[in-house]
Amino acid sequence: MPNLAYGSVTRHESDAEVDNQGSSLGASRDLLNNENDLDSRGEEWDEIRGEAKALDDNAMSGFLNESESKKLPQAIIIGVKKGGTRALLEFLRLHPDIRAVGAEPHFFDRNYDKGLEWYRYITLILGIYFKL
Ligand SMILES: Nc1ncnc2c1ncn2[C@@H]1O[C@H](COP(=O)(O)OS(=O)(=O)O)[C@@H](OP(=O)(O)O)[C@H]1O
Repeated sequence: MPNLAYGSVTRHESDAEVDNQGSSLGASRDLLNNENDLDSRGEEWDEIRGEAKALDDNAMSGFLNESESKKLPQAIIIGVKKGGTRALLEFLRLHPDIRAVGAEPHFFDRNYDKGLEWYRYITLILGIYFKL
């Protein structure tokens, strides 16, 4: 089974603003940073989605107005189990211009049926992006 980790690339006027949004998403991050599977978390996903909708419009407007492509990951790490993908991700994460997911979303192997919208939300909510 492939082991997936991903990040996406986007540009923000104010990275601090985005970082601040992270605090309001702490619960979501904590949930996903547990490294638990996301595929059996229907109710929690609904909560996460609710949080995203409740976010302040002004704070998020720049990000939400990004093109569709920028909401998607622009880099993904794919590897077999125990292939060292986590180590690669952690090394990449050290770079100041790279933001990467905490938990592996397993979109392609477990959550594909949740669709692209789910993938975009996960990307958005976790602030998973590479600053370029
Ligand atoms: N550079 C390098 N050389 C040799 N071995 C390495 C390297 N980087 C990571 N590792 C080992 O890879 C194992 C973790 O792989 P993954 O990150 O793919 O793990 S997982 O499948 O997501 O659980 C894990 O092995 P185990 O400790 O046996 O679990 C890591 O120790």
